[in-house]
Order: sequence, then structure tokens, then C-alpha cells
Amino acid sequence: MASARTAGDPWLNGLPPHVPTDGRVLPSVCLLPGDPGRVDMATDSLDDFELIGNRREYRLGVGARNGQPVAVCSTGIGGPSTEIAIVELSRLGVSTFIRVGGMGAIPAEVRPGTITNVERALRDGGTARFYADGDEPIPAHPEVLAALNAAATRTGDSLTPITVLSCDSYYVGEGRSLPGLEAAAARRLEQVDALGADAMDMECETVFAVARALGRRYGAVLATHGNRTTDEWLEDYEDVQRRMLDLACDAAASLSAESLRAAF
Ligand SMILES: O=P(O)(O)O[C@H]1O[C@H](CO)[C@@H](O)[C@H]1O
Ligand SMILES: O=c1cc[nH]c(=O)[nH]1
Repeated sequence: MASARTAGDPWLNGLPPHVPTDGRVLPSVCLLPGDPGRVDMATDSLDDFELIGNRREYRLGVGARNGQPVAVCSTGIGGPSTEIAIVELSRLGVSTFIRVGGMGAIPAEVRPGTITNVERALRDGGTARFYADGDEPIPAHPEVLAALNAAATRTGDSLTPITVLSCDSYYVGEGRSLPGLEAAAARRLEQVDALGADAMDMECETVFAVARALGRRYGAVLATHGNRTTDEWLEDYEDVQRRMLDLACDAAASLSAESLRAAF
């Protein structure tokens, strides 16, 4: 264990430079909300929740579901902060990542409030390029995809399978019109549609690319916050987030039990 930081590896005594922790080995499965506020929402779905720390956009806690330990750590918005979370959490013991986030849907039939299971992430972002070359979409890890579907059956939810495009820009990059940039935003929405995306978020591609490159398991459930075709926006967004977190905690527990079995 390093007793002095170096520029190439700025960890000290087992502590990372960004994710706030005390050096303990973390649970093997970690939920990744973008919003730090969603870490606290997850406490309703976990027993014995303990907040470990809070630094920058990273809020980290641990709890248990069905007797299995589960970590929750926010990533903040976008690829760069998400990459840091995955690299540091991996080194702290996490081997399976589940993003629990929000998105804007493209097809009119994916209504606000729908909970979705991300089957693949299209290639569009900057950070993910450092971990995965080429333009082939990155599929979710099949064990995580299956665990999320099984958990939805247990919690009485149904998950809509989607393809996501993760954008490095919330406004023009997600086709939101700004004064003087109306044409650029409209072109971008057409491009996203032509790529076959069902939704836009800002982190899934990075989660999938970095976790896959590090040999970790990964997947994502996303709650539909708005619809870009009908222009609807869900004002009362808390209920769908809580349902998404509950089924993700259930999936995390089953994946954690599996990794324990595999270790023996
Ligand atoms: O709901 P979360 O996980 O915060 O994620 C979504 O919300 C943010 C934009 O408002 C982006 O991070 C996007 O991916
Ligand atoms: O429209 C949306 C909603 C949530 N997150 C996004 O990135 N876009």
C-alpha cells in the first residue's frame, strides 16, 4: 500500500483521491445514481444504511438487502466523473455496477414514468473512447441484464428494454434549443433518432465501457423523466425513482449472493 502519493497513482494508504471512503473493502455490487440525492432515497430500500462519506459529486453509503451487502455511490453528471467513480470503486472491491438514473425517451410510447432496462449503449461520448475503440454499441453484461429483469418480476414492475445514447451535453447535445442554436439542436435530435436511440442520458456509455474494460459486470436501469417526441416532462418524479431503486437493490442482492457463491 502506497505511503506517499505519486502523480501517476494519487492514492494514499488505500484511500482514493476522489471517492470518499475510510479504506474498508466495499460490497461487491454498487448502485450508481448520477444525483447524490438518490443515494439517500435508496436508504428506504436497504437495511442498516451507513453513509460513509461525501466529497465533490461523490456520496457513498452501504446497506443490506435480503442479508446481502450493497453499496450506493453517486457519479455526478457525465463521463469524466463517472469514469473516476468506476475506477476507484473497482479498486475498493466493487465488481458489479448498476447505474440507476434518469433519461429522456425518444419514442412516444415510452411514456414518462416508464422504468427501462438498458440493453446496449451507443457510442458517442468522449470518456468512453479511452476504454473502448470503435463504433459497436456496448451490450449490458448479460448477468446484470437478467438479474434486473428477474428483480422486476419479483417487485411487480415491468422493464422496457431500450438502447441508450449517452451525451456529453445536456442542452444542444440532447437537442434542446437555445437562442441562435435552434438549427444545431434540431439537427442533433434528428441524428439521435437516426442512430436508433430510444433514450438519452449522460453516463451509461461510460459505465459500460469502463466497467467492461476493467473486467467488471455492469448494467443500467433508467427512469423516464421526459419524452422528447411528445415533449412531456414528469414533474412528480420521486415515485418512479423509488420504484427503480427498489428493484435495483433487489437485483444487487441477488448478484451479490451469486458472487459470494462463485467465490467458494
Ligand atoms: O438521473 P441522473 O442519474 O442524475 O442522470 C441524468 O440526469 C442528469 C441530467 O439532468 C444526467 O446525469 C443524466 O444522465
Ligand atoms: O432528458 C433527460 C432527462 C434526464 N437525463 C437526461 O440526460 N436527459
